[in-house]
Amino acid sequence: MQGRFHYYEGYPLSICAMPVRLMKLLGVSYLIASNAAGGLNPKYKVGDIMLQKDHFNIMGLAGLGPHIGPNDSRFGPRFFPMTNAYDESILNKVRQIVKDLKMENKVHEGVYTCVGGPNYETVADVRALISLGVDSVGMSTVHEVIAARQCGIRCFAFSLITNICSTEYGTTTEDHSCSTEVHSEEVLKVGKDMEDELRIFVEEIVEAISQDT
Ligand SMILES: O=P(O)(O)O[C@H]1O[C@H](CO)[C@@H](O)[C@H]1O
Ligand SMILES: Nc1nc2[nH]cnc2c(=O)[nH]1
Repeated sequence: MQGRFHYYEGYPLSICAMPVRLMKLLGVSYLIASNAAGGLNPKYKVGDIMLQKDHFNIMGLAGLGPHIGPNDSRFGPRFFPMTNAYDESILNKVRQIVKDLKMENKVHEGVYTCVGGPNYETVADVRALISLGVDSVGMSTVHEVIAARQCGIRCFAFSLITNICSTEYGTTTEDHSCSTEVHSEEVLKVGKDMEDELRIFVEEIVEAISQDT
């Protein structure tokens, strides 16, 4: 997909996840999802990659999801597990690719969460997410992976850490912005700067997965 639907654009999560269900109807069996995300784990640096070992579904705990409402059994059962949301055998292949591409110094494994957005987090939000065991925060992916798992698609996802979320209140600068603020220009620039490296990374993953099929 080129881009995706986001909840903050006003779409319900069922529409945000609709492309995944379309993929299912087209016969897709693997989902590789990527996202731009803020780094919460103090070890992370801008430009690092976080392989998603898991996600923390804050919106789901608040009663929002792509599967709320009547269940369409073409897309899986009403109730389904999420303990193996991120496929361990794909992760193992990716771990090997990370070694082969000598990317170990910039690749981590962690927990992602999706918030509603579109504002970025307050310092209090960031501190709370860290205390909940979350390593990266964005505004997508979780509902896509939920829809994929419901219909049996195997998932791999990673975050590009485009900015570091601040745990400290900054000082206000002369133009009335704040020294620790994140801006979308920064997020987009890091994404652009990493485009070639990430394309090679994803191509390797597709190649490794396709050997299985
Ligand atoms: O998750 P993706 O779509 O990669 O983008 C992330 O970056 C944007 C905010 O900068 C939000 O859309 C957030 O979800
Ligand atoms: N919620 C959220 N989404 C992001 N997308 C890119 N960076 C961020 C961030 O810091 N927070």
